[in-house]
Amino acid sequence: MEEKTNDPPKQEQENQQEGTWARQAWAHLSTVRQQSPLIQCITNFVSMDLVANVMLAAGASPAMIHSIEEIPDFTPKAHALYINVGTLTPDWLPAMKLAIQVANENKKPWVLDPVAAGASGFRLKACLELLGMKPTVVRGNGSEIIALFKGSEDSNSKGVDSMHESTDAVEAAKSLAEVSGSIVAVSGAVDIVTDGQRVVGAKNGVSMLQKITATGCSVTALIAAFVAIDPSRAFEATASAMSVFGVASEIGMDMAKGPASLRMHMIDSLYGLDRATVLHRVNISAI
Ligand SMILES: Nc1ncnc2c1ncn2[C@@H]1O[C@H](COP(=O)(O)OP(=O)(O)OP(=O)(O)O)[C@@H](O)[C@H]1O
Ligand SMILES: Cc1ncsc1CCO
Ligand SMILES: [Mg+2]
Repeated sequence: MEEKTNDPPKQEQENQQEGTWARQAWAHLSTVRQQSPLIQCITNFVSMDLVANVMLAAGASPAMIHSIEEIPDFTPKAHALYINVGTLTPDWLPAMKLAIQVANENKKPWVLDPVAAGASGFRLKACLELLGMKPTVVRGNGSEIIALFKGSEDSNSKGVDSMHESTDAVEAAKSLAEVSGSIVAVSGAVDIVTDGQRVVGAKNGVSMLQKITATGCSVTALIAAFVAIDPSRAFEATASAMSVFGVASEIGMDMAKGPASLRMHMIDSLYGLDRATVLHRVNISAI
């Protein structure tokens, strides 16, 4: 016979934990709105507009400052740094590396988006070098995280789009997190977040996000904003950011007619998210 304890049954404990994640997500979003952290973004040309608008809608303050000349003055002022290699050319790398070095020296968190990491040898090498500079968080799709973990190009690469489900990349993400010391996040139908030991899944979002370019870039930027206001708990902040972005897209989808209107309604919904909606909709649980 099972020994009697005063602990609540397992299902009840899980429900309590899920409620804790939702309350935490609301706390993170409210704090971003109150503090409006300044996020320096060195991101790709395709994503600049959506990334900046998503961050503004969430309450953060984005600045697309990527010239190497400005980094010594500007990077120390930022609360977090966002690096995205989407349209990487060799002349951008020194600025990225200097900004990361300055962020690290100033103990500011920084977040890496390894767009299309396995698409070419040049891109893979650059991503691995940046990963070696110890990002607080790295967020990619399944194929990008698997390419980083294997350290090899992907002969089947479809460029910026994923050929893998996020759930195919759980073990790669865990190992990558252990080896790199970074929080690793994998986007997809279930967004996975791991520190190498703990693994949680955020089950928010809509599949039509894949039909809007740079939604992955934008969720990584949102992670940077959430980590900026809770840097010592980057694992939790990452899960909150991914779930909140997903919730905004779910509400936006109710009003959307296709990708273009989803883009607009998702931004509006993120701007308008209230406590009750976040507590009701955030769906994060252990995996
Ligand atoms: N099948 C899906 N169902 C629900 N949400 C999804 C699905 N696939 C992706 N998403 C969501 O879409 C957003 C972008 O994730 P995705 O994996 O498409 O990023 P990405 O490939 O890096 O995108 P990009 O390179 O265009 O910026 C995330 O918020 C993710 O949760
Ligand atoms: C389409 C595209 N190409 C390089 S970066 C980018 C934006 C989505 O990652
Ligand atoms: Mg991407």
